Amino acid sequence: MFSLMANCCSWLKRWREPVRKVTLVMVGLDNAGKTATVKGIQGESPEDVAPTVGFSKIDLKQGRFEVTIFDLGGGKRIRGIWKNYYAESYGVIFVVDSSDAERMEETKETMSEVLRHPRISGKPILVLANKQDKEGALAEADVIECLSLEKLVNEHKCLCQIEPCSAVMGYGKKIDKSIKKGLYWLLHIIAQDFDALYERIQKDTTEQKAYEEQEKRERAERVRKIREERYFFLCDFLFPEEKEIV
Ligand SMILES: Nc1nc2c(ncn2[C@@H]2O[C@H](COP(=O)(O)OP(=O)(O)OP(=O)(O)O)[C@@H](O)[C@H]2O)c(=O)[nH]1
Ligand SMILES: [Mg+2]
Repeated sequence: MFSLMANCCSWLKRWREPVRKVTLVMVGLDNAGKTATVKGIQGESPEDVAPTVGFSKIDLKQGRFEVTIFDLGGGKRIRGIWKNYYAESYGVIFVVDSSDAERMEETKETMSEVLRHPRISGKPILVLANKQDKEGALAEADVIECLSLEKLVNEHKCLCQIEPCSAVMGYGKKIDKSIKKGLYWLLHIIAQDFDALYERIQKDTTEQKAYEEQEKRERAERVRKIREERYFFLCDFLFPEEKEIV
């Protein structure tokens, strides 16, 4: 009887919680398994994924959360676009290829760059130590050590959880439980600090939009000037005598 009442109370509590829209950014080196992971979360087979050129946007419902995940391409030349998604993100999912010990230093530098960004510092981060199914994959403790994870997250005041997992182990309901657990942790940490994060995101996105608008105006002005110069150059060339009269 008591447990029935407790269940009713917790259901009522959850029912009264507002639906929250949360945007997350998913980053990590190329080949880490980001796209395979989001496909699994979406209920699609993670097999046959191709490298992401640019980004893909995934919308899903997770309990009382409407989640948008930006799965960003991890190739060295694409990483420059990551910062464009930081302002609107409530948290980070950083995917690591645990089987690639040779790229741990690059992973560490990349993660450090992400966490030190002023639009990310202080936001929660879920680290997925992926590809645990592969022989020789680094265990959770080794990944923590290789990335100096504790130092890194403390330095940038980011709450962090690491989950060793495999994105190809299953998908949909059969997805690796660690991925589910990690996502659940991230969303609940965000919910706990939702108002402060929401305010920060409003401020950062407004600033970013203003900056982008300014950039657009400056670009248009540069194009206008080039066209004008070309036009006068052409006039000088076609009607040199008119110039002399003036
Ligand atoms: N064995 C194993 N292979 C995986 C796992 N996750 C991803 N892969 C494979 O790793 C390769 C890269 O996976 P992607 O999901 O495309 O990697 P990504 O991080 O999205 O890469 P970019 O889009 O280039 O940034 C693919 O061949 C996947 O099938 C895993 O957990 N275990
Ligand atoms: Mg990808």
